[in-house]
Amino acid sequence: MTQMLETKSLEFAYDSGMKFKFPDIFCDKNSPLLILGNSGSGKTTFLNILALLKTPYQGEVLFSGKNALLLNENEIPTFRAKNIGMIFQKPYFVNSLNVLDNLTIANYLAKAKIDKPKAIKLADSLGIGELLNKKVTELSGGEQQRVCIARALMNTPSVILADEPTSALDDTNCEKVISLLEEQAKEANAALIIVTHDQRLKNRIPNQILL
Ligand SMILES: Nc1ncnc2c1ncn2[C@@H]1O[C@H](COP(=O)(O)OP(=O)(O)OP(=O)(O)O)[C@@H](O)[C@H]1O
Repeated sequence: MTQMLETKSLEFAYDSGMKFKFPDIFCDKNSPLLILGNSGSGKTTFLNILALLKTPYQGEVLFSGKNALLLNENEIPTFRAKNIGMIFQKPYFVNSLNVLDNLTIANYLAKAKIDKPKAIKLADSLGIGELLNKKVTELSGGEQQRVCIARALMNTPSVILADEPTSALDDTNCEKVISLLEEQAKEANAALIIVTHDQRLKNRIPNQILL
């Protein structure tokens, strides 16, 4: 069976000379994958390579069997916007826009039709439906995080990548966020990869890889 996301022999180096050799991963839509590792072990670097935000000097990143590293530079932003939902460690938004526009901007970046009904549906399912007309700067940290999750799902990505989505949360909210991510990935039929050093997620997601 072709895995939704698979990597082969990835090696990356920062300009400083720091080098990383990453283990091969396999992830399909029915089995979320947890990437664990100590601080500084390269988890965010690895996630950025999977999101095609950093380019390794060796190896392959295969989406449904096709090596995305062979795409040309102009194709990558649209490919990323269409296929990858990224939830960053620190949310980034267009602060001058309201929540609804911060969601539909994902359609714009994927060169897709602006889908307001989908934004409303996702916001409702994440409990932020009442906040769509608010500025993102007026939201709490937890609300902003849910906007990030909704935005990551706007183009029904085949892969969802989440960087430390629970590390800053108490147990109750940790459970809420991880349940949301699992549910939403299932609903969108997407593979889910979570990078973390949060021990609480270990019991929850058996499919794990250690960097
Ligand atoms: N732009 C950069 N240039 C040079 N070195 C970098 C750069 N970004 C990260 N590094 C270094 O690469 C190593 C891995 O960083 P990375 O952020 O991937 O680790 P991490 O496992 O996600 O860490 P944490 O759990 O603390 O977030 C660190 O030693 C970091 O200092």
